[in-house]
Amino acid sequence: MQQERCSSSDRPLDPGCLQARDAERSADRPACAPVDFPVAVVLPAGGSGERVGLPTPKQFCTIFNRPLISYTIQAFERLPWIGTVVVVVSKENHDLMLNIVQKFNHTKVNVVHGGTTRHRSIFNGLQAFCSTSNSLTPKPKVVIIHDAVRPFVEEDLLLKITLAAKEQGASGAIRPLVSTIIATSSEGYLDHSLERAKYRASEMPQGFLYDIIFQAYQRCSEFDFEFGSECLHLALQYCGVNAKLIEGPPTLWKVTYKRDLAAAEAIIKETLSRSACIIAGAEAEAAELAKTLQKNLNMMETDVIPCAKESNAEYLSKTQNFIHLSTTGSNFLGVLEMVKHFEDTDHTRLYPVVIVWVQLNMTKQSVDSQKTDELAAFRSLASEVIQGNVLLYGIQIEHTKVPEQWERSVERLTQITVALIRDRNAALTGQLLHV
Ligand SMILES: Nc1ccn([C@@H]2O[C@H](COP(=O)(O)OP(=O)(O)OP(=O)(O)O)[C@@H](O)[C@H]2O)c(=O)n1
Ligand SMILES: O=C(CO)[C@H](O)[C@H](O)COP(=O)(O)O
Repeated sequence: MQQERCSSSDRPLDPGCLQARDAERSADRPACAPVDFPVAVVLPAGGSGERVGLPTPKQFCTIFNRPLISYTIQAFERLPWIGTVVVVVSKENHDLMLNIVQKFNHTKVNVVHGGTTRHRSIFNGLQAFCSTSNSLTPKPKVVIIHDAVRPFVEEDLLLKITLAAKEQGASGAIRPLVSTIIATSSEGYLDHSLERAKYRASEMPQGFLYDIIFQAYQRCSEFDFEFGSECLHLALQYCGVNAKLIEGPPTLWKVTYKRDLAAAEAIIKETLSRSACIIAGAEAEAAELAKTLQKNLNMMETDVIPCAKESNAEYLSKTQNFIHLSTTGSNFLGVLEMVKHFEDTDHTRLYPVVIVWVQLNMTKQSVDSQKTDELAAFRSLASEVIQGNVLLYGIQIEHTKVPEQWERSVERLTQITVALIRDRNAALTGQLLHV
């Protein structure tokens, strides 16, 4: 079947196009001018998430024990050219936000209080830069405004938005419309419909010369503050600035309904399972198995290394997934060594690490009591390391010299390993599976 090409027409893109498009982008990324002026960010996070319908506001809902807002902050904080990130939260969530900042070691964040509407919260965020007494929030040249509940924003787009804002005064991300926009009469009948190809959905991030957007908010009406939903409109209406519009990827969407939280989790899982490191151990049979596994795991980027020693730190830091091979009789020393390395390097602070411990059984079945002891020790280790954000799973595979049987076993081992890495299911840690 021929693969559909991604296009930038008015039609919505298939989410499947995303990876191909991203790869294209980074391959021929435009040589952007460096950002040599101060850039800051305002993340409005003062809403209550009524449409999600959960007791916790959506920005504080967790994915892998980490609140959504922390993912969004990280998307900005990792960029060296971005200075302060002002996070706007309601008064009652102030302490919760400070705890998140501390727990996930966010170093660029300044927390301020929000207002009763999104526009009021954003204006409060912008005012944080007016305080001459706060050296943490110097006035930027360009300010990026981005909803706290849009966690997937890439550097490419942020650069384009920032540079266009500096040039033009305002810029914003857009997407093709999924549905046609229609106007209804007061009696609930169709009045007229808009020509879909002419319109776009306005998304975030948006960028502004700080002075422009600040002035627009100073001039705008109570009606705008109460009912407005578009910062670009304020820049146009109150400062006469026509924003430059830039098409963004489908992952820019805003978490609005409960199902969006599940979609966000799926994207994070997919991203986390793109690579793995296989630790082969010293035995020849394990090294052979490592090679076959690497071949089978062709949808992932994999490295094979002999052991998890410090000299292999570069490989260990590249991924969140590890397949640790060992042969009968060996204990979990290698696994412990890795966990220690992760603790020392803070590797598990933002995302959980998966370790699939694969024990290659070379001998005849061990006696039942031995197996029970081993399982108990493995479970206890798994429940210990999960505290440090390490998900430990075990698979035992019986070695056989019968080629077809061995092939089938390794195929099964691959499938289970991929499923464990993709699902990152905390409830399955400490299980010792058999193939
Ligand atoms: N008074 C408000 C209202 C909204 N926001 C923020 O604006 C962003 C986008 O708004 P929206 O999706 O509407 O969030 P909520 O208002 O929380 O959701 P809902 O409308 O479903 O209640 C969110 O990050 C939200 O926290 C804010 O900072 N202050
Ligand atoms: O896309 C946006 C602005 O262009 C905003 O995210 C959107 O308008 C927020 O609106 P609401 O709070 O009603 O969901």
